[in-house]
Amino acid sequence: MNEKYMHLAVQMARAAAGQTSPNPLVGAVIVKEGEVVGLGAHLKAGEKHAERHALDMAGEKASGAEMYVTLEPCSHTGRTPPCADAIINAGIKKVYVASHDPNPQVAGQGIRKLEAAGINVQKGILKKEAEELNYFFFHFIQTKTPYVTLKMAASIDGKTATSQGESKWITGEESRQDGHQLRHEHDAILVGIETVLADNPSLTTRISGGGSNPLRIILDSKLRTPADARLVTDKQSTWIFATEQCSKEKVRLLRSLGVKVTVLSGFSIDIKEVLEKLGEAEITSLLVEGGGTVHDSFVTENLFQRVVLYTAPILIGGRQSPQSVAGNGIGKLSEAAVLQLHSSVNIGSDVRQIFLRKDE
Ligand SMILES: Nc1c(/N=C/[C@@H](O)[C@H](O)[C@H](O)COP(=O)(O)O)[nH]c(=O)[nH]c1=O
Ligand SMILES: [Zn+2]
Repeated sequence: MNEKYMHLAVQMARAAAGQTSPNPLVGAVIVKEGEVVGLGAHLKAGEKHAERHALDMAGEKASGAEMYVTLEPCSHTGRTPPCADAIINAGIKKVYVASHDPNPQVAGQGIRKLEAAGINVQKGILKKEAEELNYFFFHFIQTKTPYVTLKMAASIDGKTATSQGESKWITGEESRQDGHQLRHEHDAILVGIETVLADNPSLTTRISGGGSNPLRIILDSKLRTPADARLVTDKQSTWIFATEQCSKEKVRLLRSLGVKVTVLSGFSIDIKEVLEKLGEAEITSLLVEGGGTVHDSFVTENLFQRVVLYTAPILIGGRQSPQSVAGNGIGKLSEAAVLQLHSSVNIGSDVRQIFLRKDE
């Protein structure tokens, strides 16, 4: 019975994916004598936490009831008062907590506060499912840099375009729709200048029923982004990272068109420095859409947590054809980033595989 209610709490948390950053996804269910009396999910940073929504719905019935919550209740006053106090004051008698909060401010404090008030706390039901909700949050809280997903869409032989540069489309409509869901869930999306020059992409989220547009990031060391590029003219938010190689006039021009331009020191872009600056701007998750040179810099620097690979059942071939990961690559197999297959699903006639870093 316990798993059923925690599963419901996980599903409610997941419904708000893409909405709560920089906060985690959290769901809560309150049950009294086998009857669900309160439900809640955290919907937006700064608004009520899941536990409070559920307690508001339960009202008097919360007294003597049990609560299932996907993440340890907070005990510090952030933008809203602590949930642990609200749970105690409402008279909840038992709390099931699926996952721990790695936030040093909270780790274990919420649970200790509940136990000190005589509430029975049981940990670990559906722990894995609950932790999968918050890869982004857990990584960001501990590293203050965004969780990095490398998104690749390629043929069986790893090509992302033909030798003539044709790439629309390699994967099918369903996969591309799925790719837009990824954009909705990430705070920012990053491409290199070659992709901007080749595809003039918009990188917006187009899913039926809306969805949030990620902040668009361009790695463009010489600031070659055209002033009439869609990423400049469509008035959505764009942030370009350039280096000392770029011209001051071009910086001024793009800034006058509403683009944020950061000129990094040196002559090549340091990915680690970009991730730190994104973390300072509270970007908790970054979707890297390529192309191959950009993916290579994240791979060789080992600065990514996950790969989402869409493979179309076609063969393209060609030594000149661009591929998912280009650049110089690694020299020795021992330097290869080792991943583990997390999931593999058919989408239309394509396959979507998600690989996680071993230590994630
Ligand atoms: N060529 C393909 C992709 N190509 C991905 C990027 O190279 C494109 O520039 C980017 O998706 C364009 O974004 P838009 O302008 O917002 O539509 N991605 C895919 O999933 N399948 C493909 O077959
Ligand atoms: Zn809380």
